[in-house]
Amino acid sequence: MADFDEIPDLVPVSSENIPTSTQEEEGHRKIPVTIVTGFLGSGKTTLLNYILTEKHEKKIAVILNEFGESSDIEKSLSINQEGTLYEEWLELRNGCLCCSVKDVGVKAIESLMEKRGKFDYILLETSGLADPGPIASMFWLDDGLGSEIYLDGIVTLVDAKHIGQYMTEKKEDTMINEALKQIAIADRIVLNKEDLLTEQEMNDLEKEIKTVNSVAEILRTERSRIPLDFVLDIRAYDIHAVDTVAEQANKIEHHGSGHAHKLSHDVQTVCIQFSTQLDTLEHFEAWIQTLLWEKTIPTVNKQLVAAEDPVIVLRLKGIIQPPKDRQDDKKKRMVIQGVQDLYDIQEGYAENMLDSASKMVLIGKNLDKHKLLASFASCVHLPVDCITIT
Ligand SMILES: Nc1nc2c(ncn2[C@@H]2O[C@H](COP(=O)(O)OP(=O)(O)OP(=O)(O)O)[C@@H](O)[C@H]2O)c(=O)[nH]1
Repeated sequence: MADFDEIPDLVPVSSENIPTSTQEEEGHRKIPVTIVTGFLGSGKTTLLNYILTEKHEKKIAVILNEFGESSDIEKSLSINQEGTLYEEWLELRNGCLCCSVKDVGVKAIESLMEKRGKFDYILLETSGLADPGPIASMFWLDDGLGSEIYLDGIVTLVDAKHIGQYMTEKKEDTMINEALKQIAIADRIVLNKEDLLTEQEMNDLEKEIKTVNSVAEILRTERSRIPLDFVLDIRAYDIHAVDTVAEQANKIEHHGSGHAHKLSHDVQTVCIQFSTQLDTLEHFEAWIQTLLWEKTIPTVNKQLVAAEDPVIVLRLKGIIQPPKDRQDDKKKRMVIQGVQDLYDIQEGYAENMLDSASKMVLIGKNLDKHKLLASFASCVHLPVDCITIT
């Protein structure tokens, strides 16, 4: 698996240099992609085979992570078209989609669609040991760069029996192990193999998973039997789904980080809410950039910061009330999305949001709530008492 830094052309983006992301541009239909990830043996293949053999109306392409026997630069791609299964090969230069330069992977899928006709949906399995962050970034950014496909969401499968052990595994070369990364970045989580645990054990596990990621929807399954819509049309990166992001932020108040970790890891979800409108986006963006790129909780006077464990943000999403100079419609909101070092702020519209407070969810490590509160208030110039961190 390539490290984030090894993937060429991936530069941190801001609102200035990423074009608008929409599924419909000039009447052109883009194809949603769900990334299906999960630690070894969690049931990804079982899930995708189940989807491939079920009859449904959509033409779904499933890209499995198995290498072809004839060549290790080909990747198996199965297409279920109204219940009939077709097999294709996807040619990649170095065999692994996660490690391919972004254009190669995306272009291979596009040229296959030219040959086979457009799919309605693509499900992409990543390797069991993969960090889904870089591959998510690849699809997310390519959407902005005019590609035929866009990232709809990330589904993480969890082997309920073994995940506790995987989550606490310490690795020398990484601060957060892959099992935790996969849970942290998920928009939806499938707690699979529920037959192997008691009801009480499943309840405890679910609570533990929610301390890591308090916003992802969770579904318990046996043999990965999910309703299809759990993995389709997630709209996790859709700027028009403003109300969905707001709902997710609200969830944290109910079952968020209040539950103490039983397992020893420090990945958690933190929600920052503030009711006062920002004067400008500039200080807000500068704060985000320091957090994401310098991996430190910003202070107004940086000289005062002692060396500390780096802050790691794996996933970031939020709805921000636009600053005064940009609020020309009361439904307008700024939508912020981030995956690891990348983030993006765009304008969106809230149809159903009654609450005008700004909400931002951060999932990561070393996110000290007290420090974040003081830092955010001073750097963004907001009174401390209008900010809540849960
Ligand atoms: N008991 C039980 N076994 C399951 C369940 N789901 C899958 N399995 C078994 O678990 C094993 C791994 O399932 P796979 O679907 O191959 O998992 P995977 O995530 O694709 O695994 P990798 O390819 O190693 O990443 C297989 O032997 C499955 O039959 C379940 O709900 N309960």
